[in-house]
Amino acid sequence: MSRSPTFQAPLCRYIVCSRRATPRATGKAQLASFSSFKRAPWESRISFLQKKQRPLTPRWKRNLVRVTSSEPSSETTKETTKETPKLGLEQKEIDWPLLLSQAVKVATPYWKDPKERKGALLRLGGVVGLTLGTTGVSVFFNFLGRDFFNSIAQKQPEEFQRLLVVYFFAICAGIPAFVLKDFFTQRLALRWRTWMTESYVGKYFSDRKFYRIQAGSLIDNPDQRINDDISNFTVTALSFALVMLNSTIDLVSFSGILYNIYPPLFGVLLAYALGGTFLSVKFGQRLVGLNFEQETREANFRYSLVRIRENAESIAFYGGEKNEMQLLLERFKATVQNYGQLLVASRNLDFFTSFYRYIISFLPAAVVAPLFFKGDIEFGVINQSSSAFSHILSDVSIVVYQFEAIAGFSAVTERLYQFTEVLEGGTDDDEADAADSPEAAEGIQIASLDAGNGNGLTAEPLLTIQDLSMSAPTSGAPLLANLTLDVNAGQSLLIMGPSGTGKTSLLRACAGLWPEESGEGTVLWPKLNEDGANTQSVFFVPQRPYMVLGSLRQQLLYPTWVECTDLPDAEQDDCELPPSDKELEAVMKLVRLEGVLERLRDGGALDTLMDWSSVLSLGEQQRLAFARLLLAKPKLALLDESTSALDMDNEAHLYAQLQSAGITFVSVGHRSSLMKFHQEILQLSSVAEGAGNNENNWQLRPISELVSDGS
Ligand SMILES: Nc1ncnc2c1ncn2[C@@H]1O[C@H](COP(=O)(O)OP(=O)(O)OP(=O)(O)O)[C@@H](O)[C@H]1O
Repeated sequence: MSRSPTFQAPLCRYIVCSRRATPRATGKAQLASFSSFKRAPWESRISFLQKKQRPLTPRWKRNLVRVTSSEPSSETTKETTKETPKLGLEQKEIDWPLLLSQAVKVATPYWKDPKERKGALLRLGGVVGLTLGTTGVSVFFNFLGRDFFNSIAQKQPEEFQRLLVVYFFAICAGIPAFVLKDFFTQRLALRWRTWMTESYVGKYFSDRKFYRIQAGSLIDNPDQRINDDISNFTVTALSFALVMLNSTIDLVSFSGILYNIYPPLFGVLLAYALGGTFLSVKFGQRLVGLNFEQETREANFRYSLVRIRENAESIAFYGGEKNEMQLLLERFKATVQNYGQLLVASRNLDFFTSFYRYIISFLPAAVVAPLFFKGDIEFGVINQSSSAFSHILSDVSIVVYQFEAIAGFSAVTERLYQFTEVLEGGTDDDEADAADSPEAAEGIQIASLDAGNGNGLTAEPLLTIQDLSMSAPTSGAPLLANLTLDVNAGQSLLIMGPSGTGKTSLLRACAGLWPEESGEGTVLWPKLNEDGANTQSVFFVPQRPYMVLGSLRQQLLYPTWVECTDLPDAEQDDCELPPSDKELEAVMKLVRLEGVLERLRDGGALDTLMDWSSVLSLGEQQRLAFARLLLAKPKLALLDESTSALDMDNEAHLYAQLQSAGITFVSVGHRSSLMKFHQEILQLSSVAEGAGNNENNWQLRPISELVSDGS
């Protein structure tokens, strides 16, 4: 009977079968070994970041000074001039202690969670009990088989018939133990996966990590890690742990049997298993890097397909099919090329493991048969020793039989470990160090502006910017110098300037989305929520309207729509009822989208599910964004060219709606027609055009002054 079906199946799935993931192509090869990167000397790490044009934290900057002020070591020179090998990851080997420590780091939070711990340990206990049961059943079958074959050899028909009946009932009683063991193991793995997925998703969305990971290219394919890697990790880790347990118990149970039959057979077995393990590690080494690389290439290919689907219209307008096909097939070829190498490496290992596996079908019989010929043992003992031999051999040959699986598991574990490190960013000693340093106050500070107008101004300030300077993250080119301004209630501000002068970047800085290394100064909001962004009284409308996957109702209520029933009991009382259908329809009319409602009238209108970014025109999407804004009723709205796709009449209509709703706004835009809706204008010029790098490249004026100037 197969002893580890659950272990084989999931592992096979991510080694051989294609992956389902949505990746990004990044500097994957260089970031392949995050842990070895962290252990590398400062020189190498800094030169790596510089090559990647990554921002440096204060501690890294200090070390940069230390490194660059000394003679470059030969190692540094080697590091900076070395080219990344094309398939460098092939050279990876399994670092067993590292694999173990990474697996423990990824696995333990679930088992330590106070809410889950008791139930999880109880379930694990049940599964362990069933595993012990299956071992007991195997031992029983071992003895039964011996007696069964003895009855045949000794021509005892009554005993043979009796044992046949026993065999039948033993199978009926034993099989449920095997089936239930697999069932409950998978159930436990599913609960573990659910917990881990919720935990990773929670961290992914906390502190806007999803944005930072994307904007800073911190790791590739977080989607694949959340979806495939967690699933593979939980199933495999659990199955692997149970196989280890099973093997240990089997080993103890069957070693006694085998040793009692013929001690030298036990010695043959040990020598055979040790030699086999050593050779399979040698033959299978290449699989580790190839598996890791395969994960990435499959994911890259899938991402290309997703991008084509998302950008179908633009590609069709450009007539870019040929280019797209070429790019797609290039990625596919890269996948196939690596897969070909993976198959060759698997084939070589399979040659060895097949020999290894088949030789045991006659090896024990070859050793003990002479004893039978001499009349020292009964015929059934030959069968019993073969059975015990193969049991023990599979116990001590986990590395031989499962090398491919372990190689795949190692790739998945390392990917999840990297992800954990990035999501728990603060655990890195560098960051902790940076936070303690006097330079930690650098960057753009987002803070709370005391209510009650503590700064002495007469009007209520909704936004205060103090001494804000910014530079482009990768090139370091200065964008903005020493900007200071207040936006008071009812005093809307228009930001204008040539393309690329930093208008959108300024809004990003206000929203806390700008990398702290690329700017300094202070942004003050009246009241902060937990995330540091003031989403309660401020509403951002980005340049590209974002259409969420969902119904029209969910579009309108994004991002505040939440089902009260989904909230914890304690929060349900405070959960605000969503606006009624009438209110939603009224807002649709206000933004002149009643036509869309009419078109959908037969299909349930507000609850219609569609791919809204394809169905609505760009201008309609922008109007929908204004409907969201009117429903959210913030005190201040930050609008980034949010009427760029609209005609002037609709633009004027939407701004009038904002004004009559009493919403103050900061708009970024190029059209002079926008001026009449604002009281002040901030004009940006590129730093090169203005004065020096440290001098102001901005001008803040009342619009009325500009109009009277005639400029
Ligand atoms: N994450 C980033 N990494 C590197 N450079 C960036 C990043 N974000 C912005 N920049 C650069 O900063 C400059 C300002 O960009 P920004 O989008 O703020 O310009 P803008 O004034 O809004 O332009 P437009 O009017 O064309 O929308 C550009 O040169 C841009 O390439």
